[in-house]
Amino acid sequence: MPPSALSKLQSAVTQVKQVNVLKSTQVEDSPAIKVCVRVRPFIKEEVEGQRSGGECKLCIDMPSETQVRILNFDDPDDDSRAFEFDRCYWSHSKDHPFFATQETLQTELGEIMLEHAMNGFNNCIFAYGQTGSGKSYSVLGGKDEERGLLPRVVEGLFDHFAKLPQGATYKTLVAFMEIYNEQIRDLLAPADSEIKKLEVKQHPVLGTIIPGLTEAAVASCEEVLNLVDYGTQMRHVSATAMNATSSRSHCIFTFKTSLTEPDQPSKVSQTHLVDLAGSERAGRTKATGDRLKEGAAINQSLSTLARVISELAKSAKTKKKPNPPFRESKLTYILKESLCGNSKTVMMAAISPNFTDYDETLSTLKFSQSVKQVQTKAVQNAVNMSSVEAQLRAELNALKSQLQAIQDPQASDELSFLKRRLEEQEQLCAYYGKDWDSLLAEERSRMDVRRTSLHPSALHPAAQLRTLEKKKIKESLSSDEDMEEDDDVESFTCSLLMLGKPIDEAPPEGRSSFVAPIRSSLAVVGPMAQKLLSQGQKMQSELLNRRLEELAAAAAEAMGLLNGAARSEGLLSLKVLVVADPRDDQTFEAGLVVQASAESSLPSSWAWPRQETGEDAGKVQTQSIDWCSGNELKKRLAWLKQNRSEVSSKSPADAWMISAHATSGNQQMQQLQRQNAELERRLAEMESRLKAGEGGDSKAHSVNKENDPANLRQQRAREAAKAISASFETAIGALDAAQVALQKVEKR
Ligand SMILES: Nc1ncnc2c1ncn2[C@@H]1O[C@H](COP(=O)(O)OP(=O)(O)OP(=O)(O)O)[C@@H](O)[C@H]1O
Repeated sequence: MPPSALSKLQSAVTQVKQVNVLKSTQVEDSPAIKVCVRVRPFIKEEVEGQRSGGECKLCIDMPSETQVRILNFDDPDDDSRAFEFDRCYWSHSKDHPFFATQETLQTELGEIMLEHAMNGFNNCIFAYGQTGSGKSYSVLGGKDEERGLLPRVVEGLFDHFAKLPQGATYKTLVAFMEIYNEQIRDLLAPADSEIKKLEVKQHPVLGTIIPGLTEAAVASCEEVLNLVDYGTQMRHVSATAMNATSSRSHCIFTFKTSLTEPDQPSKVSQTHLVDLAGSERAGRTKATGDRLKEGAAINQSLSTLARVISELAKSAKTKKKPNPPFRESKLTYILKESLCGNSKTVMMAAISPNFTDYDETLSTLKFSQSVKQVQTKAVQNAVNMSSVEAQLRAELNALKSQLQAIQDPQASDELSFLKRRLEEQEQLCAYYGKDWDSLLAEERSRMDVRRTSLHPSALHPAAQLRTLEKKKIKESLSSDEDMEEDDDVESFTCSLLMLGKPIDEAPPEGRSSFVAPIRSSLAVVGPMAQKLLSQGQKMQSELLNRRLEELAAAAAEAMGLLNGAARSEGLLSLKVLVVADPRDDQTFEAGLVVQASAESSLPSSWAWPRQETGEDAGKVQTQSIDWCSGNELKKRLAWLKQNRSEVSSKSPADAWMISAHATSGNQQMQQLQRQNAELERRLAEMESRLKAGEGGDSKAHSVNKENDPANLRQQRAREAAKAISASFETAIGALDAAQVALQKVEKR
């Protein structure tokens, strides 16, 4: 940017800053980052040997609530090392005097964070440690008593709001993002929305911002927890899509609150809860020197965090102005304020108790020690909210006049820079200009979009695999229209539906599962699904129950059509049910399938389980004749509605199977069948014309064979017939290939 424009821009920014009403009414005395350590119990994987070869040797000791020691069994000369921290939490065994539960953390850390937030102080807690050391357990936790800090703090927040005096108002915005390989991903964006490239920016009025990141307006604890659920699932989505695992991405949950009590300026605050990627990747230990490079490549953020901390710690000792490389990674840029600016910050170092993790634990403790020296400058944020909007508008106007002032046609870089800023600024103004109720309403409708936008194929690798397989088959059939992708949606939908509702049909005798040999309806629901249920996937089960209701209505309509009064033969019943295999604890696939049963025997290649009528053949029996997916049911219903006359004389079961054949299979095959019929018709026509030609022109034929027009016509007709016959053969070949491919699909 040319210096003239730069200086104009700077002066505009300064003007804006001059009207900045952010006041520091209370400044804390350079509080250092508070560092806590938590040691987890031995976990199943350690006890069973997957994680540590079965070796469980406790190498951590906690002589006091502020001291932790690590023991080196390999080197008797290496004295045990002791570290002093602000607080040490022993969660390894319940019989220890300093045993700490999730509740302990909430009382000692969560409630203090809440108090800070309510008083207008920014907060941050970040969990640091190697993979599997207990970071997510502390931040997110599990169910009920195992709930981590995040849900507990959110609950506390809304409890606090409920107790506010009359006339007080509050507003809360939440954001949830993850960073993997230096890409920021918005975990609250609807799953099918366009993926935006998110960048961290410094704004003269608002400080650190990420334009485009969803900041959801929320009014209740439940709304926040739904968003956390959604974001957590999106994290799995991105983990699959990006080939990452949660231990290699950082997850940042942020809530901003604004609390206004009568006749007082609003107290605004921002709280970050951060679950960092597994620190072993940063490879800062001597023992893992080679991993240093890998760590930097895989997780630039974490290695930059280490350098930032080291620089800040050094400057705390030397009292020299630090120059930490905040901008070198997204994580440190986002957390800049939390690491050395306006924030009360806590680091939670999670450590493994096991000697096999000695190196990583020692490294975590050393790093935590250096963090203890870092100081922040927490300031109480008392703000006049309407003036924030005014400042934003002033900034917008300043930018507009900057833009108008650029006359130089060569200054295209400068122009595009200012235009981009202007655009962002306009968005910010529009956002901050909105009233709270419309923000809340917008957010609620976005929540509905989120509910329906979770694409299951992205949620589970097994489902993804199926999609890939389908894609391959699709390619082999070279058809664009065939095999709708939403089959996956359905099978996923069903699996979770299963969570909310018991299977309403017992498996056939001698089997512990149903297996429906129809495409895309094979369904398995294992303990993994049960586990999801226990974790309370409320949002999905609502969605899934809706899907069940929708399909049950379609089944009722189809039955009404098929079992109409005019029919005399056995009635057909359609039942929507979940097919499950409770034995399988690995696979997590499921299907909501429609079972068709008829009152008379009907041999069908589609029928399963095939039940022979045997001795009772004379009696009216209900027999399962067909299974199909919910999507197939809908297609068949639509077909039946349009083709009533075609099936009016058939039995309900026959009519059902006709609709099945009419709508099933791939469209390419149907197209080929249509082409074949057309070719057959044309071939027959040609043959009859040929015959007619041969008879009628026989006289002329003998007179002048070569030039006779009738002879020429015949000749051309023969050639055409040959060509048609050849293409007919090709079509038959293609039809065969398509049938083979279809059979493969059906087998799957
Ligand atoms: N304090 C604790 N009490 C009981 N179980 C714990 C505790 N801390 C961790 N665990 C268990 O240890 C296992 C690993 O914990 P967690 O997933 O939180 O590790 P992590 O550090 O977040 O791992 P990653 O970096 O891979 O995400 C989990 O099964 C968790 O339930």
